[in-house]
Amino acid sequence: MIEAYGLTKRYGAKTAVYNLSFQVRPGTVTGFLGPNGSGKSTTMRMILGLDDPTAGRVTIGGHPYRRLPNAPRQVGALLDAKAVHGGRSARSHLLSLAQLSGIPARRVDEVLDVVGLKQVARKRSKGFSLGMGQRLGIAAALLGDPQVLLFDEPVNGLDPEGILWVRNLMKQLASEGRTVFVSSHLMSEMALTAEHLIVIGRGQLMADTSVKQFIAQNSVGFARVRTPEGEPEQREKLQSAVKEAGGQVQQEEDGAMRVSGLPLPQISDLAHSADVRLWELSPHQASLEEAYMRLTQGAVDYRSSTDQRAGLQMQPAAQPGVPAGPQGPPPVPGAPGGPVGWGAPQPGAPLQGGPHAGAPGFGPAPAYGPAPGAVPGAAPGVPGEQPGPYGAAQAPAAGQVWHTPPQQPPAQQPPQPQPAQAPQPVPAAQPDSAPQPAPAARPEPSDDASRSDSSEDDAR
Ligand SMILES: Nc1ncnc2c1ncn2[C@@H]1O[C@H](COP(=O)(O)OP(=O)(O)OP(=O)(O)O)[C@@H](O)[C@H]1O
Repeated sequence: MIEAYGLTKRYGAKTAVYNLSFQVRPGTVTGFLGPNGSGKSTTMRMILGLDDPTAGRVTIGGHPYRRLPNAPRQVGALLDAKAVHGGRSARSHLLSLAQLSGIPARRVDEVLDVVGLKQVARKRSKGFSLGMGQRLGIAAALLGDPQVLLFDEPVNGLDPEGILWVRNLMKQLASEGRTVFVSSHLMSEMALTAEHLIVIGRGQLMADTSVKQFIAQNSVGFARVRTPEGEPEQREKLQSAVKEAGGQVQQEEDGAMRVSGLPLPQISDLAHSADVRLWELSPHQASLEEAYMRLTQGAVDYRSSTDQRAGLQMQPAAQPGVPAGPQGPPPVPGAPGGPVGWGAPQPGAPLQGGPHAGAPGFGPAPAYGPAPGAVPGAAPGVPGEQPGPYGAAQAPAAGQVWHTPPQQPPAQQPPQPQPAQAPQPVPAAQPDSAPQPAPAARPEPSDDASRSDSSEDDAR
């Protein structure tokens, strides 16, 4: 289990991670999501002891990474697949890692087989494609047969077959009772791979919940309704009845209506009472991507000026000490004055009070409200009224964090975060700092296999 308490990281004036508290439990794949620059890699580096937190702490199995006995056999990680000496073969790279951790050489051949690199095991890695490099990074993570695994963008560059393989691998590792923490920007993939999600925006926790609840909490369910073509009066009658009953109607491009705010049976009854025939009445639920976009759109720092959603971004209300621009505090999606959600029932239509307002919807769960078990408010161990990193007091139950209560409460209270510091706005194009080496990157090997590298052919 990975446990973070009040984890904060500042780089000078830049607050990369602020007061993060979460647990990553064994037995499930936990997805780690957040827009570019939101602090995912920084968090992973702190988990792996590659960066020191400015405040707070993070442990693996109760110990900070650096105090874990024989950490490489307990924790495996893929952070930067490019952190490999290109002149070495895949096999000698892995052998060097194995030697340093007291892992038998036969395990190297096992993991090369597992990741599908057996055929190119003796080729120099500098000729590897992006996907082959990812596979080698995954092999390094698996080397110690660890109980805890962290993967930063593991499917980056993989072909569809490779993506499917990674998905199944993650699930299998979790089903074996391991802790699997994986970041990705591919929402469709996360929806298929992860059961639980931790979502951050601008370094702060935005959601800690199951995928199912996350979608329910951050999306609007709707019904597609179609009345007979060429009979506009039928459509108008139903539209009036739906609006009278409190539903919202949006026209779909293909002539159907998108009805939100009413359960399907009620729409059917309304149609029956109005003597309207239906050609279609079907339920629709937003995808993880839609739900994610809805939650995080206000926390996106880097956005194309041609992105239509740019115009939908919430302009945070002016608050003393809160800088405007990309460093502003994460807004609350759906909050009064907040953004019109992507995937919202209709542009300009009221959002039924936001994600926590519990508007009626179709189906068993409210279409746009807190799902059972979801606890809006602060994360465990996060004091309710901390000053935010942007100098503004944060409302404890303003819907910034959706959290599923942990099964085991943290044994210790988190340390108090340091006084808030308003970060300076940075130019949008500011690059990240120098890349950190992945934990897998190690010094030169001294084994036979590495000596034989010189006679190995280039892969390309
Ligand atoms: N060593 C560093 N020095 C200064 N700033 C840093 C450093 N490392 C990260 N940052 C900044 O911290 C913020 C978080 O970066 P991080 O790489 O953790 O985000 P991320 O969520 O992993 O982004 P992405 O999805 O694009 O990989 C960014 O604004 C980044 O520029």
